[in-house]
Amino acid sequence: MKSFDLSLYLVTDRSLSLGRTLEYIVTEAAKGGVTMVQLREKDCSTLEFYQQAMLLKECLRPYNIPLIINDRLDIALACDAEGLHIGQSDMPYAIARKLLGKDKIIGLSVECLQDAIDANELDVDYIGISPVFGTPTKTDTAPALGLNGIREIVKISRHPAVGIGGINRTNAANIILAGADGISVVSAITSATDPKEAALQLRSIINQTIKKTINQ
Ligand SMILES: Cc1ncc(COP(=O)(O)OP(=O)(O)O)c(N)n1
Ligand SMILES: Cc1ncsc1CCOP(=O)(O)O
Ligand SMILES: [Mg+2]
Repeated sequence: MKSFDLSLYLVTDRSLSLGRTLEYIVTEAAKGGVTMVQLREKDCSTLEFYQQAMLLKECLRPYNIPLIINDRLDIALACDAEGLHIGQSDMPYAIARKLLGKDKIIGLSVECLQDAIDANELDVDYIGISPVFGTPTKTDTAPALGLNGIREIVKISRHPAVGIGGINRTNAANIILAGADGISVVSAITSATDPKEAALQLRSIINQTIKKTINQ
């Protein structure tokens, strides 16, 4: 059975980890309450990517947190990851699903309302609304969608949704209040002096905000 929690989704980037290993960042983030982890490394050989994926799988096993692989369907298959994240220019969804099977998690980036309408035709497991705000972490993005973009997309989408791009503890609550099921962050945890504390703070903001939306 595929069950996962999008509420606090860490996406990795070794170049932003201030010299610390991804195993360290991911383990601390797991202790702080992240619910999903995506291995996203844009400058990595296939061997390094595979080895890194295997190491993260080991780190996450005790916490029962799914490991999602960004872009690389081959690596997702090779390390038997829980899922794959694809964007609008990546492997087509139908091929990814055919090769991964129905039990794996597949996430798809949506960069505009039309992408979200198109995604309604696909059995993706979640959408990543991307980017919500501008961010130095990824500069080759579509224009930022803002909170109104989230509202518009979640209104029409039949899929669970996570916001990504420029999200941190100052704006995390607004992402949930705009209707997303969770937040996805790179630098807010990866570049924090104390990644566990950063995850704990985001966790607490999300929990409080979700509680508020339920009681409304
Ligand atoms: C959760 C999540 N949402 C969006 C993205 C962006 O994916 P993509 O558009 O394919 O860009 P790259 O990350 O591959 O540069 C994501 N990775 N995760
Ligand atoms: C992978 C990705 N996709 C859209 S924005 C982004 C990077 C988000 O990084 P940060 O959380 O540091 O703004
Ligand atoms: Mg991609």
